[in-house]
Amino acid sequence: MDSHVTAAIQSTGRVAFKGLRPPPPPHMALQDQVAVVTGAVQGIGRAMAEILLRNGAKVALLDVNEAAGKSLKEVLDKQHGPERTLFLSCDVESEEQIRAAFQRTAGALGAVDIVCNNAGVLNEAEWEKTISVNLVAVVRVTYIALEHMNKMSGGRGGVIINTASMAGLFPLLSCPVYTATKYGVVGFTRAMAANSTALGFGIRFNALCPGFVQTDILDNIYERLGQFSQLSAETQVFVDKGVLKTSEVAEGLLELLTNDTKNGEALQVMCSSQKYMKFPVFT
Ligand SMILES: NC(=O)c1ccc[n+]([C@@H]2O[C@H](COP(=O)([O-])OP(=O)(O)OC[C@H]3O[C@@H](n4cnc5c(N)ncnc54)[C@H](O)[C@@H]3O)[C@@H](O)[C@H]2O)c1
Ligand SMILES: CCCCC/C=C\C=C\[C@H](O)C/C=C\C/C=C\CCCC(=O)O
Repeated sequence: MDSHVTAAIQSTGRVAFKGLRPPPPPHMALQDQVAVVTGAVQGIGRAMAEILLRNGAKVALLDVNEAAGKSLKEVLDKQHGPERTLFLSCDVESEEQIRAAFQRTAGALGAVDIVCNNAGVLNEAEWEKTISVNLVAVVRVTYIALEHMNKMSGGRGGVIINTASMAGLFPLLSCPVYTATKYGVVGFTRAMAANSTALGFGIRFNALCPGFVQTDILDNIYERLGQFSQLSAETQVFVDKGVLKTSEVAEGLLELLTNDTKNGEALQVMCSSQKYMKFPVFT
């Protein structure tokens, strides 16, 4: 590894992405940027909020879990100061609540620069809910975010990162609806990236595609697989190969946020490697 890359990792505490350019220094690209993170109070969303804060951003934490949100806010206040975060009780299935959350964020923290569409559920038994939270709400939040961020309507641009999954690139046989939502998120992200470029929104759109990550989504999974629970053993083979830490996924977020050459990409974050998906080119 190049010595300057090693030095950057030592100084930032960040891991290197094989084959990718070394990350820019912290506290520059993200300093005082205003980020909205959905599903922010635990799991991957919490790790996203933490890495954003460590790199100087201000973060609005949106989640339906009020109790966890209030206690996380107390922890973050001690670490970063109370003015750096805002907890907002917000169900991403509610247009009204999302609109209110963006207004409150802009009022308290400043104009929104970054949106992380991260809230998600996995429940094959309640499959309509899974589609509603994982896909419909990503579209809903994105369109409201555009009203704030789109350069063509007075915004100052920014970056929108959607948490998809490896299951948005390769089917997870025990979770057909979850898989469909994550394929949908990847497709929506790529289409938005292309139309943002064509229409001059000034917004980059990228998808984050982790493999299995140690979070509550893996708890009580057999009930939530519904009629496909008998296939869990086959999925377990992948889980047994290794489960990511949430902090490793957050490193992927940082790459997508700070590498301003990336638009319409899907970054695969796995235990063994992190790499950009190579999509077929339509000719
Ligand atoms: N854990 C994994 O293996 C894994 C892998 C790839 C992708 N993902 C994706 O990462 C994202 C985060 O999942 P996680 O693993 O951290 O799970 P998690 O259950 O730990 O966190 C999900 C968060 O979303 C919140 N949430 C759920 N419904 C919501 C709603 N309607 N409105 C607002 N907030 C809501 C929850 O309260 C929770 O805080 C999801 O989109 C998930 O699909 C997870
Ligand atoms: C034991 C049953 C587990 C059921 C799945 C539970 C949660 C999964 C959430 C993730 O979004 C799934 C992520 C990836 C699955 C797709 C491909 C596996 C690739 C594994 C790897 O190489 O890391």
